[in-house]
Amino acid sequence: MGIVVIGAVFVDIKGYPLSTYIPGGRNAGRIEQVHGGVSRNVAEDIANVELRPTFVSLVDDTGMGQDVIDKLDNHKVNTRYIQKVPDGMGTWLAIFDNDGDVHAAISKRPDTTPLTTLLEEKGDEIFKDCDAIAIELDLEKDTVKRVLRYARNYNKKVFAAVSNMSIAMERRDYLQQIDCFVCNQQEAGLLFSDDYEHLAPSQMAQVLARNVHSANMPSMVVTMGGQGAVYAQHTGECGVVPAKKVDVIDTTGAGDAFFAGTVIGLTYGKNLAQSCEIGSRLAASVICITENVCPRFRPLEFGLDVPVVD
Ligand SMILES: Nc1ncnc2c1ncn2[C@@H]1O[C@H](COP(=O)(O)OP(=O)(O)OP(=O)(O)O)[C@@H](O)[C@H]1O
Ligand SMILES: O=c1[nH]cc([C@@H]2O[C@H](CO)[C@@H](O)[C@H]2O)c(=O)[nH]1
Repeated sequence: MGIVVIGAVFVDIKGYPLSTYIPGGRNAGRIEQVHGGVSRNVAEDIANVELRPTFVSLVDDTGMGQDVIDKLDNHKVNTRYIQKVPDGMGTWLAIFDNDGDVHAAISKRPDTTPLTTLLEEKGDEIFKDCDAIAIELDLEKDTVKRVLRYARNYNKKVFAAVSNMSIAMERRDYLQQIDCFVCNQQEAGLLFSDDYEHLAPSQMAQVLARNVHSANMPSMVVTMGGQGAVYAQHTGECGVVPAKKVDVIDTTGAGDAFFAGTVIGLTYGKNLAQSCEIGSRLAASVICITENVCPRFRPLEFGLDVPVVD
């Protein structure tokens, strides 16, 4: 079954200015529409490392919904558990500045409640033989609760990312049951009610180790954009993973790719530091392109010990 990824699909509408970006201005530019959503991106990233994930999700009951399924099928994602429902997909409208960073964005979120019923009906067959589970923490509380119950029953590792930290805050009690939680520096600040923006990576690693210990979490990774990422384990072990030097075109999906790489490593035999290194390589590969997901890699490039199926 590979890694099971659970979460939402978005369509991203991304605008890039052709010359100097003027906030409030008309900004002649280029507009692209691509398939997005943190979990969808993560599923495609994992598939692009030839690891055949299963994506449990929803799409619109329209041609566009079918397009999302077809593209994932082409990338060899198992799409058997993607349901077509009205308002199944979200829309992310984002404006980029000249540095390839998001200047402003609005997220129209989908109705993800049907996921709970889907899991209730198909959970056993989905999770029984999976290699690990990756979820978006800001899904419906009932969905998260159900996933964690299956994970306990079948003794599977669970990893979590976040797409909306304000919503995820209401799920913070679940973090103790999540083997590794990955978020960015600003989101970590919200989670631990602290301002981390001024901290250098080495200080951040120490602070994170203390926070992870007192929150009784198994482990956590905080990404810090161009400064790389830091990780910490409940045992107190912590460290810094520097970013790769690359030209930034569009950072969308960098965090998702980092998460995908970390999940891949932790699922297929690597320790946390090594897994973050895989995350860092995948993230770097996404930043230099306008796509939301990484290009194709082979598991051997990361020293992963997994059988490659044709
Ligand atoms: N300018 C950069 N140069 C090199 N690597 C970068 C750069 N920005 C981000 N990265 C890599 O991507 C990882 C994730 O980036 P970031 O912390 O910005 O996540 P994020 O805020 O979740 O990103 P996004 O929302 O854009 O996907 C970083 O830990 C780093 O490895
Ligand atoms: O609420 C949300 N807004 C935006 C996203 C997605 O984040 C992706 C970038 O990390 C992007 O593809 C967008 O669709 C999401 O999943 N949820």
